[in-house]
Amino acid sequence: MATDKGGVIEHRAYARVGFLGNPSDVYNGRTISFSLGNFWASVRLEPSENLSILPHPVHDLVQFDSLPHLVSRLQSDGYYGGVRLLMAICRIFHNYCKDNGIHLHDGNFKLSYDTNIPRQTGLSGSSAIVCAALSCLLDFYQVRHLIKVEVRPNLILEAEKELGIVAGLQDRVAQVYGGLVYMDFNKKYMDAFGHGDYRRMDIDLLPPLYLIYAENPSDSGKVHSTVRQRWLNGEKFIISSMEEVAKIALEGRAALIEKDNEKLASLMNRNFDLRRQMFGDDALGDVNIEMVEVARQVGAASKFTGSGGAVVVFCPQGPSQAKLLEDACKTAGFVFMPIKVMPPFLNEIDLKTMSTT
Ligand SMILES: Nc1ncnc2c1ncn2[C@@H]1O[C@H](COP(=O)(O)OP(=O)(O)O)[C@@H](O)[C@H]1O
Ligand SMILES: O=C(O)[C@H]1O[C@H](OP(=O)(O)O)[C@H](O)[C@@H](O)[C@@H]1O
Ligand SMILES: [Mg+2]
Repeated sequence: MATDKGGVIEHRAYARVGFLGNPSDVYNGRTISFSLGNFWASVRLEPSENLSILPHPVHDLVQFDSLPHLVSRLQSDGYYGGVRLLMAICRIFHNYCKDNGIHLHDGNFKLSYDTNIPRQTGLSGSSAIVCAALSCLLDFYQVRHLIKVEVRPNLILEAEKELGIVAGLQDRVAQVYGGLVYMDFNKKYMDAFGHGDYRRMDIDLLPPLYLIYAENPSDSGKVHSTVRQRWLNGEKFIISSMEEVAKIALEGRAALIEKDNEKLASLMNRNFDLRRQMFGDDALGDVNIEMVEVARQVGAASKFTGSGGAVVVFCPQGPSQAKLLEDACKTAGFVFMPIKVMPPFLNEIDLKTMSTT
């Protein structure tokens, strides 16, 4: 966090990679995710007379060169930017504090944001904006010590649910905790504690990984809505496949600890294959499937980082294979980069609020 003399508060929240087990987090499963240092969103809170939420000059564009410009912009980026996310977290934060007897002073603020997370690419650009905003609110109202770390991902998710975005908790957990986290969302635990069972893991257990993405925004809410409904309807195939995806995180945790790279690679591939069977190629989109295939063609293991748009790749054969991958991505027109994992970022006040380690 940075605070200056005028009381301005700024927080960053990083993108995240759903490494194993996603999207079973949306379905009482398990995941392993980590905080991705390559991209982040930042939110700035400035004390002020009135309360205002400032639109981002690019992401919340409302002025256009022409009608065709407006139409093509909607075509590529959809109707929404980050303003609705900031408003939603303000509302959820306020209501949570009210319901839990947490007093909020009556000062006002201006809230603005920026982000370099490629838009709607399954790198959790949406919750990064919400997470950074929540951090600003915790500090502005000086209530960080009163809101447990484990509960914060719920608040971030609630803000998005409020907007009709179907999503799970894994992004938000990785963004609140930083580092590498194993998460179990089984119903029994969730019902008993109101949040998942989150275990921090050493980031050094991860092998070198690579990120591929393409400019093809996909809406996680839309991608998930049909499968979510089929799951709620009790469709056996979806339920058993999701259970298998959740098991991948469990087995992946052991594979990471044992440094069993062969196992890790096969789990990543299986994870994607199961997603493909459940969601179908139409929902996943050609470009996304091609990214996974480009990686597989050089013998690498790959899967989506989120609901689509970006792919995480593991090259078990090392740097020579990574070079082949880089060349293949260049030819296919995909962005390729080595992944930078962010270490955990909980401070002492945060850690004191936690009931688990
Ligand atoms: N880069 C961005 N800038 C502004 N708003 C964004 C950005 N990315 C996502 N959003 C907002 O979050 C919503 C949900 O995005 P989502 O499909 O979850 O993408 P992501 O995979 O990045 O989380 C979008 O409809 C939009 O309102
Ligand atoms: O489908 C997934 O793997 C994830 O989809 C969403 O993330 P996004 O970055 O918006 O694509 C969702 O929020 C996650 O909980 C899912 O695991
Ligand atoms: Mg999202």
